Amino acid sequence: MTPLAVLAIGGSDSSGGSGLQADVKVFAAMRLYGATVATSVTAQNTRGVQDVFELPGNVVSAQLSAVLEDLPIKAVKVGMLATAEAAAAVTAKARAGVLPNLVVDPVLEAAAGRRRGVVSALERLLPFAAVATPNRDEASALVGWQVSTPADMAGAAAQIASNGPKYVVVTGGDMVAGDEAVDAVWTDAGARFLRYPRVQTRNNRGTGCTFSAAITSRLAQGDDVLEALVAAKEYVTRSLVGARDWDLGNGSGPLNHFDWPTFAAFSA
Ligand SMILES: Nc1ncnc2c1ncn2[C@@H]1O[C@H](COP(=O)(O)OP(=O)(O)O)[C@@H](O)[C@H]1O
Ligand SMILES: Cc1ncc(COP(=O)(O)OP(=O)(O)O)c(N)n1
Repeated sequence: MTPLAVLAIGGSDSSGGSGLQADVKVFAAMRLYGATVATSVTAQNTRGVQDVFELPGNVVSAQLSAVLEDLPIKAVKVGMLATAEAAAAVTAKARAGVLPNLVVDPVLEAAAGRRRGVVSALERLLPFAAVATPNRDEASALVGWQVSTPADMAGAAAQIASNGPKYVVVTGGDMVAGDEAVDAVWTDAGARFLRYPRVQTRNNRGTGCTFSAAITSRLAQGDDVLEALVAAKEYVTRSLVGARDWDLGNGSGPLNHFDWPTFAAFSA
């Protein structure tokens, strides 16, 4: 049977744990056909990002046109945009109505000096998103104040939603206190929290990419947004459990994207 096709727009991660490489692994694990549009090539490993090589805006536009003119894309995930020009190229396609089920995972890691420009460009893209999934740091940059507690996360999600995306999830993977990994979700019916067991592991590279790519996959498969969020939370948790004993690299190792049906189900 012909698989459903989905698209990831973002940066290449040379170590394969996050970025486009993680996205394509998630799509494959979900039995989807994944296309990619690269905005940048990063030199990174499990210890961190060493360098980012940005692709010019016209190169991003050309890739987008090539994919969208030919493949029947059902859902689109945006990760690292790297430059305002790359963001503008994506926003132009969103405005033209050719990016269905758009999930925006703002990635500001390694944006360094360009952070303000990338944030402004993201603000222009967000109104076209069905779902946005910033972490606490990215949410802080978008709202202009420090997002710390779960209550802050819910408030930030509401503020970001006022700029367009119907659903906003502020993820709290970096909140190490407690036994739970808590995310705040803004829905059209108000705030709610996704609370799942926190997995104790050093192998947590690419959790944000994995979560947002899984949401994208489930939207392509016809889930409504809340169903997709819960399924993605379950998937990222299982992928963390599956890689707990892996020994790849000296830093934060990657997740196990493929053995998730083996690992126990969790309940929200
Ligand atoms: N150690 C962990 N155990 C369970 N869930 C986690 C863990 N780390 C991250 N997550 C979950 O992974 C998803 C991505 O969140 P996060 O790590 O905050 O994103 P990012 O990689 O963008 O910082 C969220 O659902 C978050 O709660
Ligand atoms: C090319 C590229 N894209 C995204 C990231 C960040 O990945 P993310 O999953 O949001 O963050 P971590 O869970 O790895 O902290 C990246 N490093 N490179």
